[in-house]
Amino acid sequence: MTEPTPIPGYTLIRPIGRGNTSLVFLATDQAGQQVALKRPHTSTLKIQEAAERFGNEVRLTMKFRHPHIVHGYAGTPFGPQAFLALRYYPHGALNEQLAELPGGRLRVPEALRILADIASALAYLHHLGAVHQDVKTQNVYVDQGRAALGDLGNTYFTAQGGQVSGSPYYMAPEIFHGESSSSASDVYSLGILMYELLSGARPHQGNSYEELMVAHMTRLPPPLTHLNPSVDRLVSRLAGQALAQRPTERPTADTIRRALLSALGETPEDEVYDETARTSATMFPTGRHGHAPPAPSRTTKPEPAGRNEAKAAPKTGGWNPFKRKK
Ligand SMILES: Nc1ncnc2c1ncn2[C@@H]1O[C@H](COP(=O)(O)OP(=O)(O)OP(=O)(O)O)[C@@H](O)[C@H]1O
Repeated sequence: MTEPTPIPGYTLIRPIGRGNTSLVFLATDQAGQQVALKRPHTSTLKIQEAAERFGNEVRLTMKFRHPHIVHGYAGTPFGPQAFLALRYYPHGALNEQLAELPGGRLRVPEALRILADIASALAYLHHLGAVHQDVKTQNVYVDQGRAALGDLGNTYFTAQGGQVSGSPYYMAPEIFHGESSSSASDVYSLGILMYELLSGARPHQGNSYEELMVAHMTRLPPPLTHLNPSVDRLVSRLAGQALAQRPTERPTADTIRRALLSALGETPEDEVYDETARTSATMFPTGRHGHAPPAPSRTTKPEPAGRNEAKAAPKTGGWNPFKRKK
C-alpha cells in the first residue's frame, strides 16, 4: 500500500479498510481524537467521474447533520490532498460485523434498532429531497448497538438530478429498468436490509447481474414472519410492501421507522430536522437537471457478501455534481 501525501493536522495510525474509491486509515486529529481518514486512491483522482463521486461524498457528508448519518469532521473534496475525516467505528461496517457473528444473524431487538436508525437516516434524507442510492450492510456502521448510514458518494438531490446507481443485491426493479432512483427505491433497499437482518439472508440470490435482475423483478419473498416467527407482524408486512414492484405501493421510510420503534416497545415521535442542508443544497447543486438517468451498466458476477460489491453505475462522462444547469 503506497503511503499517501500527509494531511496537515492528522497522524496516520494504520490502514483499516479499502473500497473501490478510497483507502481508509485510523488516524488522530490535532486534539488526539481518533478518526477514520478516507483518502481517494490515486486512480480515483485520475478518473473524472470517480473523483467527482468522492467530492460529492465529502460535500454531502459535511452538509448533512443527523445522528444516524456517519458524522464528517472535516474534508477536502478535490485534488491531491482530498480527504474526508469521519467518525471512527472500531468494529467496521455492518457486513464485517455480521461475518463474525455465529450464524451471521443478529438478535431481533438488535436488528430492529439498527433498522430503525437507518430508516430514520433515510427519512431525513428524503425529507430534504435527497436519495442515498446505496443502502446496504457495507454502508451501515454500528457502535454500541446504534447505527449510522455512510457513503454518500452516490447521494443526490432529486430536484437537481443525479446519476442512477445501486448495488444489484439491493436495487429496486425500476432501477434495473433504467428508471430514475427515488425515495421509494431507497425504501426498496431498506426492505432488502430488513429481510437480511431479520431473517439472516438477503431475499434474492444470484450468480450474475442478470439472475439478480430476474429475481428482483419476478420473485416475491415469503413474509418475514414465515422466515422468523419472532418478527412483529406489522414490521413483516411493511418489509413485504417495501419490496413492492411499483414504487408508489411502497411505504415511506418514516412509516417503517415508526413500525420498527413500536416493535421495540417504544412510542415513535415526530423527528425534527435541521434544515440547513436543504438550504446549502441550493447553493451547491449536485447534478444535472431533469434528465432521466441512463440504464445502469451491467456487472457479470456480483460478490456474494463482499464489501466491494460491483455497483451498477453507468459509464458516462457527463455528470458533474457541482456544475449548475446551463
Ligand atoms: N467511519 C469508519 N469507521 C471505521 N471503518 C471505516 C469507516 N469508513 C470506512 N471504514 C472501513 O473502510 C472500508 C472501505 O470504506 P468504504 O467502503 O466507504 O470505501 P469506498 O472506497 O468509499 O467505498 P466504495 O467501494 O463503495 O467506493 C469499509 O469497508 C470499512 O472497513
